[in-house]
Amino acid sequence: MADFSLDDLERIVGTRARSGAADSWTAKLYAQGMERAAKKLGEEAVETVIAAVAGDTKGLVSESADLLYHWLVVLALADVKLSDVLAELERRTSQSGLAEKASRNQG
Ligand SMILES: N=c1c2ncn([C@@H]3O[C@H](COP(=O)(O)OP(=O)(O)OP(=O)(O)O)[C@@H](O)[C@H]3O)c2ncn1[C@@H]1O[C@H](COP(=O)(O)O)[C@@H](O)[C@H]1O
Repeated sequence: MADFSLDDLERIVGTRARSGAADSWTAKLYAQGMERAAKKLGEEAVETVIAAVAGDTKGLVSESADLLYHWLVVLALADVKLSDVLAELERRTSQSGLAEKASRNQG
């Protein structure tokens, strides 16, 4: 289980999304398109926020999993790779968040 990564889930989502399998939530959501998938992502984000603010640790873990899964479905629909997002995050490691914010505000 410790070996399971978002890369693995991205692969599963990609395969199931294009499978057309009748028993697949991923295939169903993917077929419904970006508007529906993005709406689900927004709902999961709100549910994650609610769990966090309530101090519901178990709920936060579960809603975070829902959030990341639906985020990967949205990325797949947009044809954006997880590696693209990680590359952007890696690029940002050269600077602290506050320094980046300050440089934006100067412009
Ligand atoms: N990680 C997930 C995952 N997380 C959440 N969900 C599904 O997301 C759906 C929506 O979650 P909700 O809590 O909003 O459920 P809901 O209220 O019934 O949904 P709505 O009525 O609002 O549409 C549920 O059907 C969940 O089962 C997931 N479905 C799939 N995966 C992964 O994708 C793989 C392939 O799944 P299938 O495509 O379904 O075979 C699975 O083996 C998992 O690894």
